[in-house]
Amino acid sequence: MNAAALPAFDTDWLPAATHLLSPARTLRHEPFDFIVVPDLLPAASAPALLPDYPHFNEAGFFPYTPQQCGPRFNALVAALTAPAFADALGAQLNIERLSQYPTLVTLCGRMNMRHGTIHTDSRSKVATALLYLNTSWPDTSAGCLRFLADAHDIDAVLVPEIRPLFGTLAMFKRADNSFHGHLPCEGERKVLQIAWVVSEEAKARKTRRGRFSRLMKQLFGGFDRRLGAGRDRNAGHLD
Ligand SMILES: O=C(O)CCC(=O)C(=O)O
Ligand SMILES: [Fe+2]
Repeated sequence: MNAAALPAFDTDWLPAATHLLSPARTLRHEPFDFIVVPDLLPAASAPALLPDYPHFNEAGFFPYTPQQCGPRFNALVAALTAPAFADALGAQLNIERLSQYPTLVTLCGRMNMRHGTIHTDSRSKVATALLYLNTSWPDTSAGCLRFLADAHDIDAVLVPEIRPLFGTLAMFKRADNSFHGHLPCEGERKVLQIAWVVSEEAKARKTRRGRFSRLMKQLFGGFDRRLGAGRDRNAGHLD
């Protein structure tokens, strides 16, 4: 890919947030606030961006560090976490000045069958954005995000399930009923997650926990994988 692809990662275009008004978007305020923008990133930018995405051997989300990524991906993260973009996103979800909250960025490269059980996200999060980065996805429900009306029913979808394809943004305001999850899948699944959290203390705590979890998975990943293998499709977890 030549340098012509790079301007797509200028920090100017995302904060303008015109993509958030894309005719293809889905925006709901009941039973909780969420938005799905299937075309936040142009598909043509994938070949320029993805070589800058780090490789993961472990399954799950782990804290982002600029050192592990290439410059184009770091530029994307900077644009997505910029105050103007956060405020534009927050406004869609009835959150005033989302930029007042610290951001916690985590990356996922792989999943195992344990992931995706139904949950709301923890109270320490104000809002969560998931940007999917997979250039293809099998024609199956496995690994497709579902916003749900019920804590115990993975089929109680509020809108059609969201395929984790490159450039699709799914974001919600965390609430006691912001149920979401996906059917089990195993293997590569690239996702950038931005959580706006209530305090620096919460961010530090979650970052410490995420680093520890990666270390544990480096040591005991096989065990973790086997643990989730037989999970119920309607399983949930607290967090
Ligand atoms: O990977 C996804 O699609 C959802 C991840 C998620 O809900 C979480 O990490 O809290
Ligand atoms: Fe979640």
